[in-house]
Amino acid sequence: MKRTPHLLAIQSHVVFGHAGNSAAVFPMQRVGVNVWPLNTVQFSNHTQYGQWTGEVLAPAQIPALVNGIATIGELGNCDAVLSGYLGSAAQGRAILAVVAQIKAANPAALYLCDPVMGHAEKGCIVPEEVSDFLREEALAAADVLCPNQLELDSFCGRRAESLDDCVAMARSLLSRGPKAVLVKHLAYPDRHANDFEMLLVTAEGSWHLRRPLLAFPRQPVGVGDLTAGLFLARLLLGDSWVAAFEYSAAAVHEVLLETQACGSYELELVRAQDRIVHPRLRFEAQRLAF
Ligand SMILES: Nc1ncnc2c1ncn2[C@@H]1O[C@H](COP(=O)(O)OP(=O)(O)O)[C@@H](O)[C@H]1O
Ligand SMILES: Cc1ncc(COP(=O)(O)O)c(C=O)c1O
Ligand SMILES: [Mg+2]
Repeated sequence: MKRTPHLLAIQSHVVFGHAGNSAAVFPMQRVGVNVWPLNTVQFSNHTQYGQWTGEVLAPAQIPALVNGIATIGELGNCDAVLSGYLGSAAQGRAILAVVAQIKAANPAALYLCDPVMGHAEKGCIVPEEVSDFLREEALAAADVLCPNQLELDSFCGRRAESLDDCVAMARSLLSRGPKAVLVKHLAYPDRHANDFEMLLVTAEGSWHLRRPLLAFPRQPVGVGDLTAGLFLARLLLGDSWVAAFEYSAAAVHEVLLETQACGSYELELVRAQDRIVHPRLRFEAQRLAF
């Protein structure tokens, strides 16, 4: 019997609604991965409501919790670490130490970094020091990086001018650490108005994917967290880079269709759970020549 993969997921938890681990853990479990959620913050709700209560986890808790797992002899069973929304740069440094510890216990373990940098206009609030940490320290340690456009621009120190330029920028990151860069949402000048575009760049090539852009009165939050989590889950289950890319786009689209149909602001993960596992549509990734 094939072994079930184990994944340590270090990101935010919200009591109400879906962002961070609260968007990704259930879907990752539903597709067949054992998830070890470690919550960087516990907030009442995501920050795009403009107000929230709750606390940031003390950074020392990150090694403390992982050492607890090492003590019971389970750390070598960890196949991957995912990091997302961070409450402080110190938490980020603690995560990089944990990644090194896990790779020592299991050299095949992967580290996927979703570099959540925040977006003041959208109300995604992340401390500024976290962005510096992601640019200066996390990039070099990541095996897989999943930025959105704003984050890709921030890593490269400039705005993308075209699709070719996005590819060149993502490709430039490959020489700085990651083996694969998944841009979860492309936003460059003169792009198609009706499409939601994504990009995957690895040493083997570049792939571009379009799915329909859906209209929402308020953009749902947690979509990036869901995308990164499902992409990593499927990699661990044995998918190729491109298969995991196509799958994550299709599964996230199913969740967004359900969310739109319900007129909900929060992702309808529970209602969409069967279609997360078996998406009805397939969006084929097109290989780019450059
Ligand atoms: N098919 C879609 N149609 C419309 N909006 C979408 C679609 N897929 C994702 N979105 C929205 O696009 C945005 C992507 O956000 P972005 O900042 O680029 O990445 P992230 O989700 O990592 O923050 C989110 O607001 C999400 O709700
Ligand atoms: C607590 C928390 N976690 C995670 C996120 C990231 O969500 P997304 O997947 O939309 O990037 C946000 C965004 O506002 C947030 O407030
Ligand atoms: Mg994000």
